[in-house]
Amino acid sequence: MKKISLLGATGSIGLQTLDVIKAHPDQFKLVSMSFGSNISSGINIIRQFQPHFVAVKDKETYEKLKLEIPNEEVKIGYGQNALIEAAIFDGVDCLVNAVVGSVGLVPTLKAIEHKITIALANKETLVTAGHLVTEHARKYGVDLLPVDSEHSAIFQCLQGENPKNIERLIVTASGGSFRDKTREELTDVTVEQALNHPNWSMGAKITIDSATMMNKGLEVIEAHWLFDIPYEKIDVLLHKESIIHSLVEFQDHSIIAQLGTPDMRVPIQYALTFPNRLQVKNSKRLELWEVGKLHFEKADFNRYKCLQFAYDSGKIGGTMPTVLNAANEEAVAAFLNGKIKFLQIEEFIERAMDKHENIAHPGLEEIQEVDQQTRNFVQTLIS
Ligand SMILES: NC(=O)C1=CN([C@@H]2O[C@H](COP(=O)(O)OP(=O)(O)OC[C@H]3O[C@@H](n4cnc5c(N)ncnc54)[C@H](OP(=O)(O)O)[C@@H]3O)[C@@H](O)[C@H]2O)C=CC1
Ligand SMILES: CC(=O)[C@@H](O)[C@H](O)COP(=O)(O)O
Ligand SMILES: [Mn+2]
Repeated sequence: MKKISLLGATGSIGLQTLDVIKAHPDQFKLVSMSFGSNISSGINIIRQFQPHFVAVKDKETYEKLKLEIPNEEVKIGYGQNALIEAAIFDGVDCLVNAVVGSVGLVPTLKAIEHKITIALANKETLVTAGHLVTEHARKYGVDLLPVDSEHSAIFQCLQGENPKNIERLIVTASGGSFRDKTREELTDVTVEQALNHPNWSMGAKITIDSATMMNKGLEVIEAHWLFDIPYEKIDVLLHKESIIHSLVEFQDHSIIAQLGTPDMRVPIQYALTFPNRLQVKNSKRLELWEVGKLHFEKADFNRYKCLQFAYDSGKIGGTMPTVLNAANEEAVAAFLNGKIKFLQIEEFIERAMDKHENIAHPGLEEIQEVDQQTRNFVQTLIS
């Protein structure tokens, strides 16, 4: 029985992780969890899965939850320390990090220190401090198992292979909600239009990131750290069907790919059951004859400036990816709240990067300072 801690239980990945846990009660037990402020969903989950510990975002949510869930049933906490307590709760075997944003960084580092396997969906953690997380994982001998569909695909393609034979990673991209629009047509797009992803149903932030192509940029940085591959050997390939979830080319020019219908329960479950595979309930089998054609295009770095910024920040290294991520988080939140226009997301990221004096080998405190300073700077641009 694998004891699971799930951070971000009320989110898109969180709920799909709960589907996997529920489908295999003989394999998994939820022992601790966190959510932000979606209290109705949180209460449902607590009642159904009866975790021993629950962390919520803030005191207000905590007070409301205490009224609904008598303390003797479950221990409740709030804030960053509670998120860490949930991540390292007594007996946890695997942490599923499914929160959104760099808030997931410190809980991940603490879980690694407690030799807890990490199933990582929260890509912002690796973008913000990939060098710290991977160094920590090596030092404590902890596996970082990818949940992100492209990285799960690459991980699956690498099974049985010698990493020395990798020629390049090919990360596929749907192109997002505005893939058929020119840059000129992006001037007045709405939040509602941006949230209409062509292939996946996901949380709001990642859906906007897909539309700006920042999601793919974050995924390039994520792949760099997860698989220790230089940026020059990580390509992005536009593939509008999102059926090939990514590919690996080896030095004999063989390309291995992982395909499937768009269903995040597959990579979630693979991370939790690795190296075994279990059936995924009601998952739709991919019938290629039904699909007919698959389409591919080269990524256009002028059309998708955020992709360029991500490569630039990854190659610069140091605290520049921290700036990229923090600026993106603040700008996307402002766009979702109707405070800025879609194209201002990339504008504010570029200005934050231009302004930043890079720190080459930052420690955790420097990263946290740069993260906060970047957020403060972007807030001055928004207001
Ligand atoms: N959704 C998908 O298909 C995919 C997602 N990912 C990655 O997985 C991560 C989660 O994505 P997704 O599930 O879409 O996100 P959602 O927005 O759907 O869910 C985010 C979760 O994190 C919680 N949360 C948000 N902010 C905070 C905070 N400050 N403190 C504590 N908890 C917080 C939310 O709580 P609440 O809602 O209760 O406020 C919710 O439980 C992201 O990093 C994303 O990039 C990667 C691949 C695919
Ligand atoms: C499901 C998943 O992993 C998301 O990252 C999704 O792949 C969005 O991808 P695009 O950025 O290609 O639209
Ligand atoms: Mn992805």
